[in-house]
Amino acid sequence: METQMVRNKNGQINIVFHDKKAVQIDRNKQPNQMDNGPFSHIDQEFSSFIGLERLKKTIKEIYATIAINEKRREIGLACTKQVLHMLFKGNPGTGKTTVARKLAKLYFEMGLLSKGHFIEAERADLVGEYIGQTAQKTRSIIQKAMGGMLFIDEAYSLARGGEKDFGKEAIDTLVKHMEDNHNDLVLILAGYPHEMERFLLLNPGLKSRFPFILDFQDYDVEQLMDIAKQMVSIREYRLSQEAEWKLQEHLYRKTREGERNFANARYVRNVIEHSIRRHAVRVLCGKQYATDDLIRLTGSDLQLNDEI
Ligand SMILES: Nc1ncnc2c1ncn2[C@@H]1O[C@H](COP(=O)(O)OP(=O)(O)OP(=O)(O)O)[C@@H](O)[C@H]1O
Repeated sequence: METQMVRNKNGQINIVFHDKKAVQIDRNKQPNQMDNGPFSHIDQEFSSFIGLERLKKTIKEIYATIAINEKRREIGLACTKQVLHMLFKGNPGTGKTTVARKLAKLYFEMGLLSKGHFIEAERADLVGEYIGQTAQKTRSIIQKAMGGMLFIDEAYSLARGGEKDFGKEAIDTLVKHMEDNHNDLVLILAGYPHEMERFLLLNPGLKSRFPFILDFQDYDVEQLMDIAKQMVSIREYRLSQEAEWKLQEHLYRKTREGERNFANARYVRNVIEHSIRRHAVRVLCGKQYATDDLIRLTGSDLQLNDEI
């Protein structure tokens, strides 16, 4: 059965089946043209992400399930409500936060969230210092996030102090609300892989409440180079051949070292942004204002040391 996401005159998203009968699932603010196959909008939204193929596949599965559920509901067949809470495991800079933001927008466009806003929280936002304060703080964050996505980074820090710590209360409050409000709130717990594994082991009840556990792998050098080129091109710069080789060689060394805190795509972003500042100084001092000078980042603009 073929489906498509299309926008109607009122700006609402419809899922259209091959018989052209539309099932309306959404509200007014809508994405760009989506008329080339059922997944073209998802492909478009995630096109700027290098790699992450497994994640893109999962999103398509969620979308397809919802579309087909609508079709089934129409003819009176049983439909299961999709629970969308997720666990994201990945090293620094592997795209967890950026992907979560994008998902919040997409879920809103798909009609799964009523507002689609994104709230990022960490331990200090949820855990209080005296009895009763934690449940209050956590509830207030949940209230803020209703209709959207609540993203808790370094989620294991909630379990830091063990049973006696107020963090435990924050976890219990979150669990209670995620069950009660799963229709209009998506909770994502994120963090580094090893710590997340330990966190789940210590809180065995949690894992089963998150139907989606996504691993964000470290990027390889080829992907990091693609990310670098994309970042440069979005900013309307270009890496010279020499700069490319220099960066590539440096990334091979960095990734080979297997440094635990290597910040993947964020590291690359910092290198590029730093190079743009160095380029500006060089060009200004040299008074070289031809278009190519203003665009081209050379090897000397790239300062590749461990301070970045
Ligand atoms: N697959 C990707 N393609 C393009 N850019 C990416 C990709 N993954 C990450 N980035 C970029 O890298 C930067 C860091 O990403 P992000 O903050 O989402 O990582 P993170 O996993 O949340 O890191 P941390 O766990 O340290 O908070 C952002 O600028 C993001 O746009």
